[in-house]
Amino acid sequence: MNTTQATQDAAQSKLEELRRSIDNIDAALIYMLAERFRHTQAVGKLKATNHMPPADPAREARQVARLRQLAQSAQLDPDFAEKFLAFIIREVIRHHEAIAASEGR
Ligand SMILES: O=C(O)C(=O)C[C@]1(C(=O)O)C=C[C@@H](O)C=C1
Repeated sequence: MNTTQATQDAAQSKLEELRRSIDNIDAALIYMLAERFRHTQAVGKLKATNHMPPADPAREARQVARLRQLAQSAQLDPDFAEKFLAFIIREVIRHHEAIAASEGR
């Protein structure tokens, strides 16, 4: 085997090792998101039953501030963290609205 081939093989096995870790992290993210949505579904039912609005902008502002700080200390782009949270919350609010509509609110 020539040096170029050996270098390529080493790079390929490093890539596969890194991808195994990425796959594990992606799986953890899916489980964490599923768990989060289970709790937000309960919040949605609670809100619908008690005539509370689906969205709570003040709570969201606190979450954004907290997550931006966490992102910064974790060396993750705070803008990305904020966009990611907004994406999730948009979906949660959609679920809350669907629950409220199904309860005729
Ligand atoms: O905490 C709430 O009141 C929720 O409904 C949950 C949640 C969230 O997903 O974190 C979603 C919508 C609200 O605007 C704020 C937060």
